[in-house]
Amino acid sequence: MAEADIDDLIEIIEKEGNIEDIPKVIPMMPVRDVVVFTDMLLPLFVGREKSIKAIEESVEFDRYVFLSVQKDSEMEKPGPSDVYDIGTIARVQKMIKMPDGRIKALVQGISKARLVEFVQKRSFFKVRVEIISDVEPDSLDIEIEALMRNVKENSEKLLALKGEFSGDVGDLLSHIDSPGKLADLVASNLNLKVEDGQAILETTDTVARLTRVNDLLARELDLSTVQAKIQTHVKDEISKNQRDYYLREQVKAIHRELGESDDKLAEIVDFKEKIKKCKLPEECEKEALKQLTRLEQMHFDSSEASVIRTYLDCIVELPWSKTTKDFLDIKKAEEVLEQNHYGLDKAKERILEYLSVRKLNPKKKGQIICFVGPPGVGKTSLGRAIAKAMKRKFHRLSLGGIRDEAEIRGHRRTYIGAMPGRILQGLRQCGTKNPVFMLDEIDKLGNDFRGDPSSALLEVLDPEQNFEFSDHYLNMPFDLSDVLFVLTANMADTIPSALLDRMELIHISGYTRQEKVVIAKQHLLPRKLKDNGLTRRNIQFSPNAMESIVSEYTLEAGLRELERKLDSVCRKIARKIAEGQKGRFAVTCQNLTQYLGPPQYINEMDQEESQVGLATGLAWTEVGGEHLYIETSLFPGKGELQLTGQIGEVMQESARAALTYTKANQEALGIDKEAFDSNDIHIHVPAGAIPKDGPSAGIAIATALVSAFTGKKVNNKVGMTGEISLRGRVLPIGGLKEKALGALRAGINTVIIPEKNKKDLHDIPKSVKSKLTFICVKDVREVLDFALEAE
Ligand SMILES: Nc1ncnc2c1ncn2[C@@H]1O[C@H](COP(=O)(O)OP(=O)(O)OP(=O)(O)O)[C@@H](O)[C@H]1O
Repeated sequence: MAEADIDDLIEIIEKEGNIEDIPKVIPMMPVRDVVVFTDMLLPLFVGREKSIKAIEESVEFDRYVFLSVQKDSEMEKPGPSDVYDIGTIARVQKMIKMPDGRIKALVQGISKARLVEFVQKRSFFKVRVEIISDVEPDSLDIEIEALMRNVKENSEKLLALKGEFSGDVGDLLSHIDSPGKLADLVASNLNLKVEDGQAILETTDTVARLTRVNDLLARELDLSTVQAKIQTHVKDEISKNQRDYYLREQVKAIHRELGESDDKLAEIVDFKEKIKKCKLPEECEKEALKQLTRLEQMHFDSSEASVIRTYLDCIVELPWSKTTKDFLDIKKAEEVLEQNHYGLDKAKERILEYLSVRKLNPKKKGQIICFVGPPGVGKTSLGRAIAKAMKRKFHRLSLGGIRDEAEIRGHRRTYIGAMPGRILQGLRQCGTKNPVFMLDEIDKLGNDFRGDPSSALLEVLDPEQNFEFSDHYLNMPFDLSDVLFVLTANMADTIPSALLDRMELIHISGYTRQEKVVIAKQHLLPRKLKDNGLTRRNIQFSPNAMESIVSEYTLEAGLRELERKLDSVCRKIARKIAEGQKGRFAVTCQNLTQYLGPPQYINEMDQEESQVGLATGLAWTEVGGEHLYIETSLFPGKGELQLTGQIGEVMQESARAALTYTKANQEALGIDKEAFDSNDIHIHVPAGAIPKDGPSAGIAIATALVSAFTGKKVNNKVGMTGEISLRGRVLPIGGLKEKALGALRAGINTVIIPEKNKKDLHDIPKSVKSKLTFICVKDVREVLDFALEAE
């Protein structure tokens, strides 16, 4: 209730007119939605034609008008039966004509009355009315007083809740001592529903009316209390937002004062969004947000802030949930492998099996595949082909020479310039959490006082542990279980045993000359032509020229050198074309020297003749199989043994064992006993700068020794490999396939091997077997019989 209304009301109550003077017949106006109570002052907007007339005509009736509520407020033209019988006689206090033709009238309720009859219905309603008097109680007993007090108090409370309470209202309420007046005053301000209002109006017993009002008031009070509560909550929310906004603005202002820009805030918001987007595991997200809060509290340019910033950058750039969808069409995968690689049947078969299992059971934690073989045989490119076939990203990390555990696992953040380990860096570069991750040269892992990288790698590779790999820098677990790790090594011997235990080795030995020629034609040359901007029309290789490049310009198990030579030929032709020369350039055996210079590897064997004290062993090195000369010389002395040529301990022991065998069997071998005491023995293995080791040269050393002591020549077309026991037994060796390829490259035609290695002949390509004769032996005597030429 506005204060102005209250003032008016007081005035009206004081100036209450004489009810007897009210005419019996007065105009009648139906009203909608509002019940007018006695003493109530109310502005009415009158728009309907009949109502306008009634109000205007009221002037003729001492400004009295009977107001009765329509039963249906929607009705535009209510008739006599559409209004309630009981209504209010009101007096028009003020009337203003509005520009749109409507009338604004201020009316004041004077008395309750009953509509007795409609005297006039046309033009406007005129009705006969009968005043209804209230039934007042005889006296105000304690109950009525209590009721009145209750109503007054609740009214004050309600007004207070709505923020409309004032001292005047309190005064007004306290001055009212009639239950009927109190009921009407409160009811007129309660915003009641029409039915409730009408019911109150029709109740003539003032106490009963007040009781009814009291009930409605109590209900309204409850409603308003709840509403106020809701509003307070909404307000709180709004004011909290406003407060936050205000504080943020203040922080901005402070930052500006401190010389820091808005960039900081933008950065924080940016980080927050990125962290949310990353979909980190719950614990990790908590930690990241904690670090972000720390960053927020720091000076923008402080060194610690930049440490945290780098850390958060690292977190948000890691592929926590990003994966590529696996493509597991085995036929297509086979095509991809075939397209990129010639031969390598075993490796391809194993890869396809792996992919098939993955297709049928994606959850199976597969074995870790490790390709073992000399450099340049296609280990890395096989890894790439796997990624291509599965449509995964590929990343390669070379482990060669990594000695520090921190390289794998990262440095703790307390170190200056700390970084995450190479594994996480790789994943960050890939941008997905399921790439094919190739760990190259696992056999070259070092280990020293800086920790053991192999134990960290164990955690990376082991499917039982790697779903929560902990990087020191990141300091939260990262799931590596979706990564497909593929390892490569040149030799299996030096792979740390704990790692070896978890791998499946796939051996890839070197290629034969024929294989190399085919690979060069089908794969390497097309690639090199493309790299150098040439086409097949620019160049023509004669078949012999390619053979020549393979045999005279390269000596390797793999294909790197060959690739370089082809590149060199292509480069030279590219230059000619760029200089303007026209035509198709032929590369033949005759003009090869123009492109590649003189041949670099003339078959050494061709230069060597069978000699006394010179045996040919076969070794298996990191770069594939190789032949190895064992030179032995005798010179007058006291029977001492000299070993040179950077040979390792195992090889030295082999040499001693071979000498002991020779001494022990001197008679059978036809050696004079004196020869051992009067001569010093020197065994040398060229090339002296390359370290050599291993027991497999045992029979070659024995052969060279016996040859030196007996003066019989060793057949230079015979190569041999086998460990020797003191009693002359020939023990098995490893890497037979590589050694055989090495022998072929060296121009050897016969290879002596231990009987126990006979089973390995199965793995040797037919083309090699057709060019080499393999002699399987059990005892050194057999070797000597075969290798030593008759005098
Ligand atoms: N069977 C093959 N068919 C076609 N190309 C091959 C084959 N094997 C190797 N290559 C090619 O030879 C080159 C050297 O191969 P790659 O780099 O994969 O060797 P690697 O075994 O990984 O060597 P390293 O041990 O030094 O890393 C690559 O260009 C590769 O495409």
